[in-house]
Amino acid sequence: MTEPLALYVHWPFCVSKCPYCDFNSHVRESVDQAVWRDALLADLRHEATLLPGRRVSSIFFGGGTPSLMPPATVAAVIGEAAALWGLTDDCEITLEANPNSVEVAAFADLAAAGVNRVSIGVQSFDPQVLEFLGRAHSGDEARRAITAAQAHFRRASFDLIYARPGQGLADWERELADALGFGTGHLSLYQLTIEPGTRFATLAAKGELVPPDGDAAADLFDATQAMTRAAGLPRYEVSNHARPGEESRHNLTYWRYGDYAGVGPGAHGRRLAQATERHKKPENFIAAVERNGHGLKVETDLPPHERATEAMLMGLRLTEGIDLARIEVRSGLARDAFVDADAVARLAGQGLMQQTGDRLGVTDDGILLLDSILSEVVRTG
Ligand SMILES: C[S@@+](CC[C@H](N)C(=O)[O-])C[C@H]1O[C@@H](n2cnc3c(N)ncnc32)[C@H](O)[C@@H]1O
Ligand code: SF4
Repeated sequence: MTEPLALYVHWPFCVSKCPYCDFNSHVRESVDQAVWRDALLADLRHEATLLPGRRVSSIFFGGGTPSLMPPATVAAVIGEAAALWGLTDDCEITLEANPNSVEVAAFADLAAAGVNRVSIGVQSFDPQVLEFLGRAHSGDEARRAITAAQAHFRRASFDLIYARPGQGLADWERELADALGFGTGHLSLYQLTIEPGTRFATLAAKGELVPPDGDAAADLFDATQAMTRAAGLPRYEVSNHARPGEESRHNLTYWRYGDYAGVGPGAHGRRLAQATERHKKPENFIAAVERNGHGLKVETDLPPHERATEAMLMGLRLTEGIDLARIEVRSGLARDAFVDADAVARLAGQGLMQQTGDRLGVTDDGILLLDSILSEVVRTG
């Protein structure tokens, strides 16, 4: 029995570009909706020829701002995936939404198209912070969007960005309490990262934007863990929290090193020993589809060591950790080839990692040191 497949669909357009964002997102005066629908469907058909005989267990419309997609295009993509592969009975179909009123007005049609989970980019409820983050919505619109999402979709989640310049612990605790008050089963709580090439990176380089230092950020993180745990939404990944059973199944597939197909500009895909990457710039993607019938740019063979390393980098983000036996099967390598047992023993002694049988994980104390832990335990060959 083959494992089910996760499907990622990228929509690259946004109303405006946020100054912190380095996602593959673009502002365009107009988008030829018929061209984009046909291109995504063609790309999907091509993926299906490479990954036959699978059933799709999750679809994730990410962006960019996929809540700007015409619901008819969302329905067409879901319908094509169902026709090409078949969907599992409980297929999770998530769409990332911005909380602008126009997009919220489309929620009913998106639900009718088959979307059963939304992830809303709220970021903050505070008007000054929203302005600082360059967001095109108000705090009230964000509140209305969450409530509307809870009414229209089986599951709703939203994102907040914290550890912002000048943000104190009490401010964040208030904002998080407010967020938890909505009672969604899932929350994504990201610490602000300064991504190279963004407007925030330029400001930070000039000393005009100063994020909290490591200790202050750690205090914010610890408060986040305590409050979400008390509310019944513990962390299951570095930045993701869920009521048990409400985790994003789609993202769990990435972190558990499962197979996924990716269509649309810049989308990545991975199946056991191959990684795929599509043309990133919207215009190049459309030109590739017109030329070749699909947007695939490169397909790379993943050597065993790379598979094992990536599985560890992804899996150790999860509180459940990694299954060493599964990575041995997925990579064809014995565990000694990809994990340094001495380093694990040392870190376990310091309370930063824990191992039970084949399961190896990073503890709450270790998670903020994840990068240095990875550099110690992952054998890169
Ligand atoms: C693909 S993005 C956003 C989707 C949607 N367009 C939106 O803005 O709501 C997914 C999430 O990543 C987070 N994010 C993006 N850039 C970030 C950064 N530099 N630091 C922290 N979080 C970031 C935001 O919370 C955002 O909602
Ligand atoms: S954060 Fe979202 S809305 Fe803002 S530019 Fe990035 S993808 Fe677009």
